[in-house]
Amino acid sequence: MLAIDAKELTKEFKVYQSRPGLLGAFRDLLNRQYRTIRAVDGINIEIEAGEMVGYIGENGAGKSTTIKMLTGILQPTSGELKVNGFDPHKQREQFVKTIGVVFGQRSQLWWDIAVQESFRLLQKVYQIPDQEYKQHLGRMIEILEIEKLLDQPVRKLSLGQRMRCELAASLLHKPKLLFLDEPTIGLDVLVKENIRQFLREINKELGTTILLTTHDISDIEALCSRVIMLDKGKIIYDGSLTQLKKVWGGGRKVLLEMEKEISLDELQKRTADLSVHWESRSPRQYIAYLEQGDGVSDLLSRLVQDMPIMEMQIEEATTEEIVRKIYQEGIPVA
Ligand SMILES: Nc1ncnc2c1ncn2[C@@H]1O[C@H](COP(=O)(O)OP(=O)(O)OP(=O)(O)O)[C@@H](O)[C@H]1O
Repeated sequence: MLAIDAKELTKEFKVYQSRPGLLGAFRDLLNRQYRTIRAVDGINIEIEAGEMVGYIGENGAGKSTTIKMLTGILQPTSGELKVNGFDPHKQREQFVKTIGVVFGQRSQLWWDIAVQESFRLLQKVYQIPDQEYKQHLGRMIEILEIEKLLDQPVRKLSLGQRMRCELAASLLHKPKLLFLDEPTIGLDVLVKENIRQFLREINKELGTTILLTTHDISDIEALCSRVIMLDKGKIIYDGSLTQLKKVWGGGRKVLLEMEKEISLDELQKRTADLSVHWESRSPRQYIAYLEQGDGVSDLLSRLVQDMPIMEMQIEEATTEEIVRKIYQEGIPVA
């Protein structure tokens, strides 16, 4: 079954446009002008139950607007949408019982009461039977290591402690689908890894579908085999991370350290017949970015004979770099 099935999903916002100057302000009073922003522009998304998918894009690409439609907060302007088999906006009451949501910046826990009291309130909201609640919560307390936090008010928790409690709260009712928005923002490496491990476990054990929105590509690398990339409201890539790297990874990066100073000009002259871009870190340190196709051996054959190379390091482009390049160049992937 499809957890998310969106066809030609579109959301437009009508925004008020003000005219400049005093006369403009006066005119605005009499006759307001509006313009339409197409935040999400006819996207098609199909996500199978049990998948873990990363949803990425630059600021303002339309990610939050999509998530708001998928969670029923916003009604789409047009298109068809079924999430867990429901129309999220029209069948909201039944629908929300089937999803969990964690927004890194916002809390779903009550600030001044103890964590366990928040959990109990959520148990009532979702009408979870006592036995099931105890068993499931017990398991999450164990994996997320939040036992000692249960009697603390949320406002006293550190960000990492709060995030672990947020995750437990969002999963108390065993939702089939979990929306995560920047779940590891501001967390240290160890806590990040614990949270990732936890997400992998619930995905495996409970088959929970996860849609992860983040600017942290390492989260996507650690968790998702599939990534959907949005740009100006349109999907520009939907596929595996491996394929993304293959198509967009480009060539390799070669770091060279020379025994003595060499000019950038000299290096460029020697390798003029190759698709290589040189960057200078210092007169003795250079980085050669090779386009796909040209090999490291081609590059070295132009240099090794009489260049005083002291050290050399070959690196693949990281996913982070690839994604940044796609954002910057804005080239849609075929
Ligand atoms: N309520 C609204 N009214 C008018 N315009 C809006 C509204 N919400 C979003 N927009 C506009 O829609 C576009 C997409 O915004 P959205 O918040 O979905 O992007 P995003 O990808 O989530 O960005 P970020 O990574 O910064 O959170 C932006 O141009 C934004 O200004």
